[in-house]
Amino acid sequence: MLDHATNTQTADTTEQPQAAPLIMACGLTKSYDRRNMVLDGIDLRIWAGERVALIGSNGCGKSTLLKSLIGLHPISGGTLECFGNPVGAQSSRAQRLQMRRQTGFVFQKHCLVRRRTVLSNVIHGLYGDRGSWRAFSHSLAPEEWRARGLQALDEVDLADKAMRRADALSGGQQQRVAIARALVRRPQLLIADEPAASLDPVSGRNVMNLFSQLCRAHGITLLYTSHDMDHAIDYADRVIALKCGKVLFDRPAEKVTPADLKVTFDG
Ligand SMILES: Nc1ncnc2c1ncn2[C@@H]1O[C@H](COP(=O)(O)OP(=O)(O)OP(=O)(O)O)[C@@H](O)[C@H]1O
Repeated sequence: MLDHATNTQTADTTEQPQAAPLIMACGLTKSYDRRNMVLDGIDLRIWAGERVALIGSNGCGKSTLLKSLIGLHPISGGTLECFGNPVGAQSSRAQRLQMRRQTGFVFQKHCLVRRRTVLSNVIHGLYGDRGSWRAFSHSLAPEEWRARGLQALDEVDLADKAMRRADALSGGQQQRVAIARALVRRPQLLIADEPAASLDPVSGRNVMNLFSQLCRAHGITLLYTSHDMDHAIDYADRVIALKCGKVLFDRPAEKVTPADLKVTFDG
């Protein structure tokens, strides 16, 4: 039995596999201005195949933590490992590139290229691979990339829209294209920052359901933030709550109580 995080206010333990964690942070700190600590001594471990929701009130540091964990923001202190490699000043450029290749991203704003086809947008997910310029458009992409793009679209149930312009799709459909773009790379880790925030309740649940099912089917580790507590509890195996840059609790989703949520969001 291993603690999920050593700085939790309430320690919960769950049986975990013996393999090394996919992500391991010890005493992680982050400050943007060298004065205010946005993240203040975060300890956490995330294992391969887990689905983890990150919750907390506005400004508590969720997005900063997501971006720091995968090296998009440099950390200020502590140690961090992702895919078994150090992340931060001590990691080489090659390690950072490798880490990004193993990670898919989905954000609240899906950032599709509006005038390009749905399939081209999905193939853009392969930028960074050898011959990247071919990811510019599905018509330049090698057959194998087109096939992967179409398969990813099929998984989000949009294969029939492959040749439509991206901006001809609804918001929920565009977010599903963004999921396909993240999946086309066949990542080990999927990071999603408020993926359903701009969607109506039904589309939001559909998108979260899709995430959860695809990650489970492909053994992808999912780490996402949400302000919707139903999304956090229903689609995650574990919930980590942040408060003022610290881990408040870290426990299985089914054990999160209304009292936990009250203490998380009460000023
Ligand atoms: N690039 C940046 N430069 C300076 N300060 C930043 C930057 N990004 C975030 N911050 C600050 O860090 C703190 C945490 O922001 P962050 O976006 O991580 O919080 P959050 O929990 O994701 O918030 P929300 O739920 O509103 O999205 C905030 O005080 C914010 O102003």
